[in-house]
Amino acid sequence: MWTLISASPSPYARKVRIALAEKSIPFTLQTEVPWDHTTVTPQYNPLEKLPVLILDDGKTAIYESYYILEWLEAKHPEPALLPSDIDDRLFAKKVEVVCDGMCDAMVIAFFERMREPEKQSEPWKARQMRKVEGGLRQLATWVDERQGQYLIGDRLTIADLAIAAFLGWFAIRWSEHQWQTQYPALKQYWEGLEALHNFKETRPSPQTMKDQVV
Ligand SMILES: N[C@@H](CCC(=O)N[C@@H](CS(=O)(=O)O)C(=O)NCC(=O)O)C(=O)O
Repeated sequence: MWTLISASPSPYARKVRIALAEKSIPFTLQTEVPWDHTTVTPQYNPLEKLPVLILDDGKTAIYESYYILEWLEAKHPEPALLPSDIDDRLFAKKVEVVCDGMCDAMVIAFFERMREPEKQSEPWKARQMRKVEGGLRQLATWVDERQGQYLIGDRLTIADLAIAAFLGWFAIRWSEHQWQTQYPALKQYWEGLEALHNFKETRPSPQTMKDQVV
């Protein structure tokens, strides 16, 4: 059976967990803290990041969430998580680019805030938060243009996985942000996704880091 190395708050890993569940692929969930020296991620991924999908041989590792999803669509195409229309397909990937980029910015800002106050760079933090604010504006615009429950067409795609993964994590990582008031339609769309079974089963939760990271 495959193993997915994941972390309880990881928005990147959540995309893969939902995709595996949607495709009814059984897997063992191995939850780690990738920031602690106890993590096994370096044994499988030279970039030392999770998620990592480890195949039946216990050695072959697929890593980088967008690549894992691409790999899954190629190897296990049904049910498809990408639209058949090429422009919709490319749009779904563009949405994932924005959501993953917002996650990346939040991770950078999160660790910047872990430094002693006098070592924190305000311009650097502001730059990361601008990416999140710009990304939220863009997601809200796209969501306002959708027709139904899903962002693209009438079925779940990786665009929905990526948006819910970012917003679900952002809601716990930065709970005081007022995006749900600022963008009510985005909140309603997100809540509709979070009510789906495989989203309910993969809700993010905080983790405790033991080692100093920065
Ligand atoms: N672009 C990567 C990002 C993955 C990532 O940053 N994972 C974090 C954990 S989490 O932020 O998703 O919880 C990690 O392993 N970080 C360890 C490290 O960067 O050394 C992906 O999409 O898979």
